[in-house]
Amino acid sequence: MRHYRLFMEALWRADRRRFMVVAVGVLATGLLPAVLMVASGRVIEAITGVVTGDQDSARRGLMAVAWFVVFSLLMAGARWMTATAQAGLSQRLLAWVEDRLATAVLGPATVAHLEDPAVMAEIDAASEASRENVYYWALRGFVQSSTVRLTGVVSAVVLLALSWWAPLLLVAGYAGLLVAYVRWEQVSADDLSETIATSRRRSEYYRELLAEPAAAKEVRIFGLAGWLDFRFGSVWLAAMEAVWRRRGRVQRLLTLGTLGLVAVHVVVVGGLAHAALAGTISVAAVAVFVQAIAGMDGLISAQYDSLGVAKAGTALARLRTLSTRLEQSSAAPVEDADPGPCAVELRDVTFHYPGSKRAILDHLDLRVEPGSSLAIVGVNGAGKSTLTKLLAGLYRPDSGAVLVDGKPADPAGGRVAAVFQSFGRYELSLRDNVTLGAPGIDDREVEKALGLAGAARLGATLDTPLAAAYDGGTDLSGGQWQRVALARALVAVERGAGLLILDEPTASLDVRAEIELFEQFLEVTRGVTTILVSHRLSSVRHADRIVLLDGAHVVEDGTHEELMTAGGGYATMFTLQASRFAVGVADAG
Ligand SMILES: Nc1ncnc2c1ncn2[C@@H]1O[C@H](COP(=O)(O)OP(=O)(O)OP(=O)(O)O)[C@@H](O)[C@H]1O
Repeated sequence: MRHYRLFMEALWRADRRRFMVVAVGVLATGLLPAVLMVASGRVIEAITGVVTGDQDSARRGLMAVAWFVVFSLLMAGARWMTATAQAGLSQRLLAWVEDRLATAVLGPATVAHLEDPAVMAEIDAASEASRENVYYWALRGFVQSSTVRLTGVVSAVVLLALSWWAPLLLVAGYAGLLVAYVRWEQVSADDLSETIATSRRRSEYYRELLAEPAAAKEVRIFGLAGWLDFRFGSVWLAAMEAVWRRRGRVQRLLTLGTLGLVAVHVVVVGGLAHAALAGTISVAAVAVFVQAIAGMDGLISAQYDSLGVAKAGTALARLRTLSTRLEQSSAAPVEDADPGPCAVELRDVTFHYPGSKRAILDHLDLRVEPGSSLAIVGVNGAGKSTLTKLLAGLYRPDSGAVLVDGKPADPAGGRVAAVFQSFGRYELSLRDNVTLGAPGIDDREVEKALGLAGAARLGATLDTPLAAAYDGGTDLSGGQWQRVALARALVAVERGAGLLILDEPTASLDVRAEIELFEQFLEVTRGVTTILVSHRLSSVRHADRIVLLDGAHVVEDGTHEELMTAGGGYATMFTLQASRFAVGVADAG
């Protein structure tokens, strides 16, 4: 019942007007068959009268035929009206669901929820329901099942004219089978249930790795196809086996229910035949009652259709849980920020990733003066990227505060521009890939930013789609993509971002290109608070200040010269890199 309630509520909210039209259509198409049954009885009665020579029967027969035609036309009209409104309503429902899902997922300012397995399971279940057209089938099923169910009820009323026990017996038979079907529905809805959602998501991931281009190269080189196929199959089977076992049990119950229903039909039809042979009811009445017995089948055949409603209801329930869960962490409205470079401060910040016990940052204090540049260095996994994501407001600290201009860091505040390690490679035009950083800028500004980022000669016009799969599209090399991402960050800075975060922004560039780029970049970004993460210490040395991150703490802090003089970890790393580079150059020579 909860599924029905949720489904009705969603339909109502998606499109009230069409919902009402469908409801009226269902009422009409569900009730009219009973009227047609009675009208057909009248026609047969008149025909029998004509055969037996009753003079008045022909006139009554004509009237009955006229009524029959009128009701049949009404029925056809109601069907047409329902089908048309239903098509529109199912589209509106899908749009409403998608909208709710997008609102829920985009609500929180941070991205931590996208790494929470429980949230991801809910997002997946809701998206899968849309992909599999669950809502379309549910509405179709709902309309059909409500119509035939209504016909079933009015048929039972018609059958009361035969005897009080005939409809009661049939209702009892249908009720028995209904119980079995309801159990069946519940078991089928388990396909989407929380218990197996995680395993399904995992198996889906293996399937994607097998089928999608992203992993295609490594799948071939490492010969992973067989292994992935096996993992996909075994995870999926493990998830589904429990569901199949439950289905097996319910199938036995269904068989029992079906046999019971056959038995009550034998009794009722036997009773009808007995009355007809005994002459206690007319041929016309037999015809009406036979139709009524068949019409009562709607009480159970409807169950096949309402399976879809159960699935949609489950998906809607999960969508509701998701919305409630994410509402609690939704972003506060963005306030107007002051222009100019940002002051950045981490105050006693401790941070763990969701579900992990390891503190990536542990009671960390750090202050960056407005307009200055800070480089963060450290070994792999030291927490440099994590620190930048906290500064961007994409994660919230477990304790302490990350403040940008004295307010908690907020990615939606319009003050942060960033090039992260996993920056976006959008399958859009070159222009769009840049203007996403500052919507509304003109082509001159786009070209200027591309020039500054060293991306003036990509072999693409501003209109070229950056994806080979599109007409006239092209793909870029890793370094070229990085330059486009830099151009995007640059336009955001031009448009007022006061904090620029660059996490390995030049990792894919060759050494010469990197040096050239940094020279230009530092010029352009002068006056903007810049946080730079890089393993290339030759680039880092130009920053106003450098911190070395190790063991969740800042262990060294100063200018390049100060850190070199101190002779600590930074100096060792720098000397090592410089000597390696010298050896590399000598070898090349
Ligand atoms: N989304 C995540 N969920 C859980 N743990 C994570 C996540 N991202 C990073 N980590 C862990 O946090 C630690 C710090 O990662 P981070 O990416 O900040 O390091 P880093 O210093 O930037 O490393 P690198 O130099 O390799 O880029 C790593 O041990 C990593 O395993």
